[in-house]
Amino acid sequence: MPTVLVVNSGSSSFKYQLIDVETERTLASGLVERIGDATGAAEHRSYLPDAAGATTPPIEERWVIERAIPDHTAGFRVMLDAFAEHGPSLDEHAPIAVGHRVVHGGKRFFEPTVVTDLVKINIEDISELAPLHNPANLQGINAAQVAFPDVPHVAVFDTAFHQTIPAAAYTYAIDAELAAKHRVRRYGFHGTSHKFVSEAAAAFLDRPLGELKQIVFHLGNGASACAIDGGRSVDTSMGMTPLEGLVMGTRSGDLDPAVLFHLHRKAGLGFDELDTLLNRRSGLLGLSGTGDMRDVTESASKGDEAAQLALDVTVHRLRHYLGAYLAVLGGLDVVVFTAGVGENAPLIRAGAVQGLEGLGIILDEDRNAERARGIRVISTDDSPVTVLVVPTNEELEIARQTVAALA
Ligand SMILES: Nc1ncnc2c1ncn2[C@@H]1O[C@H](COP(=O)(O)OP(=O)(O)O)[C@@H](O)[C@H]1O
Ligand SMILES: CC(=O)OP(=O)(O)O
Ligand SMILES: [Mg+2]
Repeated sequence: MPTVLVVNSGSSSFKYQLIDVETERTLASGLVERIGDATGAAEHRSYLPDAAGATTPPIEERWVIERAIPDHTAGFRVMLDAFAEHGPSLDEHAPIAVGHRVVHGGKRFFEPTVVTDLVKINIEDISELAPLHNPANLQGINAAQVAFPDVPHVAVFDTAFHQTIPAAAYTYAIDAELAAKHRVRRYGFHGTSHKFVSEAAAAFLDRPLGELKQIVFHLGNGASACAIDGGRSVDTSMGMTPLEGLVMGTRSGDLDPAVLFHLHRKAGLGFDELDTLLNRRSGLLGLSGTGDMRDVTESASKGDEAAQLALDVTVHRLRHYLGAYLAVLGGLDVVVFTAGVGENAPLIRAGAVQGLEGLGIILDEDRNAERARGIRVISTDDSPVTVLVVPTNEELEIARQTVAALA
């Protein structure tokens, strides 16, 4: 059966999924991490259907590699070993293509794109606009091309879905010439996820996507809000880079740019230090000492004031964007929560939409508190605005777009 291998590479790790093209079923998924450390780690799950077609319980395997995984190429060998040892067989389920998440596509890439040497040069050229992500995405592509030299590789860009944002929303009010020369504007990210969950929401509600005004909150390690009008992105909280907007695990989100001048002049921080401060040492981590939402909510529940403030700032920012996008859209039908925090943290969801009955948003506390899986409604039946939890599946969306790019 033809499959697509989907790869989402970070700087020291990559996640993968093998997806059956016809059934859209995930046959295997995994994670190779701590690339570059003294000892690497890997995790592999196999979900092979049995002879009757039912999916057998996954064969889960997590193991620590007792040796270093020096680079992504070595990481791909670890992945291939896992397939050989635990299945499914890559001969029987050979990938017809490898789909790659690439975070920044700049202005150039707004469609899934078959990777050529020229495409790689262009992705590299945009890397300075997504320094945490694009270089790692490229490393993943290079390593995957070594592991799978005979199939096409397709890049699917986080920025692509936001190409429909109008100039009024993507333009920063700075010197226009300078901005144009250096490609300074809002691009937006997490587009693959915003697209997937907004389409899934419309299908679930059995309403035409073209008629819905939606606000999607993708709340993972990175987090962004998106205003979607009739299936088109019209505004989003991340900007030129994935730093602007919501409070994230280690990223600050919005702040007055003058904070940087001040810290440079008064605290003597150089620009690389400021970059590290805002991208890697801020957000939940900066406020509470941990970047993981599970730890923050647990500490807050035990009375930790710093953790409570981190939650309060996170929720305040969510409400700020909810209100802003309601006005941008000129109405609202659906609010969607997705990704690690959005799917699993009732406290954050409640904080974001509580007390907004006057705006037509009525949360059902019991539904919100339920530890359910899958797509579900968490507003009351008579709430004019429907609030949903929709599990994202960026990998499936990338697999679909990869197949579409080959047609
Ligand atoms: N049960 C939970 N309650 C609160 N937060 C959770 C829960 N499960 C996962 N998360 C949070 O989700 C975040 C990671 O989200 P995820 O979408 O997996 O991120 P990414 O794909 O960007 O790495 C982490 O902050 C993690 O703490
Ligand atoms: C664009 C972005 O922030 O991605 P992630 O959430 O995976 O870090
Ligand atoms: Mg994610």
